[in-house]
Amino acid sequence: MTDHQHDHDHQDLPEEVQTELERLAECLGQLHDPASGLPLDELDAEIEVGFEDDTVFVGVTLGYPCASQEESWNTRVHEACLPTLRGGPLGDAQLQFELFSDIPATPAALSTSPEQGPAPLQGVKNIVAVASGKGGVGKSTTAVNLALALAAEGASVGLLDADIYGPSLPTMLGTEGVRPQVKEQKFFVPVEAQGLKTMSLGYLMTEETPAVWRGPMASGALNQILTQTLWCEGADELDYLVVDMPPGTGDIQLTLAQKTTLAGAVIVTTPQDLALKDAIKGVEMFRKVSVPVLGIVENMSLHTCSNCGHSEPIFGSGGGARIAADYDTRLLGQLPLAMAIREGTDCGRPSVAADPDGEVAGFYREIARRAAAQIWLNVGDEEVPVIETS
Ligand SMILES: Nc1ncnc2c1ncn2[C@@H]1O[C@H](COP(=O)(O)OP(=O)(O)OP(=O)(O)O)[C@@H](O)[C@H]1O
Repeated sequence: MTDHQHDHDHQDLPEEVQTELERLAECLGQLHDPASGLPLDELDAEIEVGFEDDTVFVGVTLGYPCASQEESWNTRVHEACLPTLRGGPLGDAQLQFELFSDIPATPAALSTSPEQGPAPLQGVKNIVAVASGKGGVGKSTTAVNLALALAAEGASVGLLDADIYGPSLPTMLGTEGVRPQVKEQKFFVPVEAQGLKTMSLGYLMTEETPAVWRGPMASGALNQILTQTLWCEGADELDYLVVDMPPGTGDIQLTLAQKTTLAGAVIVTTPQDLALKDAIKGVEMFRKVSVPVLGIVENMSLHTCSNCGHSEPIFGSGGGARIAADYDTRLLGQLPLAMAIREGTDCGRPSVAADPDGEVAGFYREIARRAAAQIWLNVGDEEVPVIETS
């Protein structure tokens, strides 16, 4: 998958071939995009068809990273196209397919005018907050794996650990003790880790600072690392900056949501009643400040016994799906309570990095594609709100 596309000019082709290619494009428009659940026709997807040297070329461009999906798209495109072509003027042609990704930016993030909303983050196309109403539900684990999964699907990704109460990103990425470089005595250079550009208050803390940073200073420190980190140098924009938010729905979270233009928020919950109530508070907080909720991630959904393989929903079941339905958002995915997830994050090798083709990485990648597809949908939607600062 690349960002470059074929440039097919239909004008030189015989009319019957042009008609056939148009028929093919119509048929491709009905294909469903699994990440958004919508047909290509209803998305801002680009469909290209061309014919050259006895070969029909089909290109589909989606607005989210989807590198791992090229093979399954290839199969589906062949299944859809070959019967359509059969018996027609291009019935004997070869079929060649390519999947492209062109990730748009959340509009206000590009704005430079202070009147249009909060200040943009230079060189960051989309900022995604990962939040939870309550601590300990696996928000940081989700944020790190979501960032790695977006990168594995082909995006350029940054990760900001805004969890002032207990920055865990350095432990999860194996970057403990690393200090970011400072440029022009003003900017932090993000720490490169496992293919991500990362920044954490943890990189700046000393033995004494955690206590000092409670209260208003924490919010100030957070704003500073958000705006004074060189997320992009030159033309290499970040497609996504994933922000691991502090747990809860207090002032710090609210300020952060208002300080910058968020593309959306992913809410992490466990199926427990209490966590679900807190997750609802999280959804409501983002709604209040007009930040789109991209969906819910239900963590620790099922426990699979490592001895006998038996699975059971020890924290209850169906909660994430219920909130998603009640609050008109999506259940992006469910993660099992798995020893491998805990061991990986606690030793600097999160699941998506440790076992990129494993089942758990597959869950995170699907969540990543769905969340990113939702951002793409929102960008195309004229009702995408500009966050109010008052
Ligand atoms: N699906 C899972 N299966 C097993 N362990 C998990 C899972 N998700 C998270 N954990 C473990 O649970 C603990 C808490 O996770 P994490 O730090 O991500 O939660 P959090 O919501 O960010 O917490 P905090 O509010 O303290 O920041 C970690 O030890 C992590 O490895």
